[in-house]
Amino acid sequence: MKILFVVNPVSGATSNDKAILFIHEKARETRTDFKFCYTTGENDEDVILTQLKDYEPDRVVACGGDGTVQLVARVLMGKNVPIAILPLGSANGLATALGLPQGLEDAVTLSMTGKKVKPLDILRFDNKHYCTHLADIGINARMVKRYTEEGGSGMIGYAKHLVQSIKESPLLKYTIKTPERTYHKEGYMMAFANAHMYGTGIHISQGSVSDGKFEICNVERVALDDAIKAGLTKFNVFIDKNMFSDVISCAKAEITIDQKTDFQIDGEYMGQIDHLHIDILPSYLHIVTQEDNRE
Ligand SMILES: Nc1ncnc2c1ncn2[C@@H]1O[C@H](COP(=O)(O)OP(=O)(O)OP(=O)(O)O)[C@@H](O)[C@H]1O
Repeated sequence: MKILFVVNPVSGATSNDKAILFIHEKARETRTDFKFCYTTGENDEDVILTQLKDYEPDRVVACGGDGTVQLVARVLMGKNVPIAILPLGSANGLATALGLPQGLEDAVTLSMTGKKVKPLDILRFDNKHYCTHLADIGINARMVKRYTEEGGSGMIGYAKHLVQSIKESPLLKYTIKTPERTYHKEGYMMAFANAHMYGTGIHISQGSVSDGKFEICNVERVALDDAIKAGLTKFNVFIDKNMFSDVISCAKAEITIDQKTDFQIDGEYMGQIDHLHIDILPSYLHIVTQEDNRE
């Protein structure tokens, strides 16, 4: 077995040294051939692609947050090499939704030796942007923008960005066209979900990452006080279970918004948009999960 580890050295709040140590130990124990490829934030896709061709790994482990998972997923799409996740990010949305182990040692072991591989759908925006976990427009995307531009940490940083994002996010009017019907809705944010929950554990829908569908979830109202009280992780504005009660499940949709609004994919800020074409690429990738995965 040959494993390529794609490591984002700046992901998460703490150092990745312990994870690297576990990988060395596990590789020695299981006599696994492995190689590290560190991301730089620039040109990473090409570098990984070259590694794939030269090293020919049997699997690639994305070591980082959702941004790193998405990067590796983009490179592996349509290829016969499975992806595994070693969640080292600050949110780890897809890993959480898949119920991957939280403990570092267990997570390293599964990523290297896990045998069960399940299909993973990929969400595609405007035929060019890909998403493994979740994208959204409105309040949360505004938060991602603020964090990207201004940084911040802890409860004070979180509360500041949250309050500002809510203040700065106007009521949006959207038209959602699916092959089945057209909807007219209003809200402060809308999520496009491949998985069934946010990385914070907030449940969105009954959807699964391998059902060939995605969910469009409209948030009509935001309870600011509750959001601040509940906010322990930086992107957790979603505390009210009923916030995600307005859900459309589909395989394709066209969204038109009455004004330009912030847009983020898998925690990466994408700029402002007022129109989106979304479709799903069913089972486009294979992902390593636990034997008893029931996501
Ligand atoms: N060496 C590097 N230096 C600076 N930025 C990097 C480097 N490698 C990757 N990046 C950037 O890191 C981002 C992806 O981060 P990732 O999602 O893996 O971690 P995170 O933000 O801590 O976790 P999460 O998305 O779960 O909150 C991308 O924007 C990418 O360009």
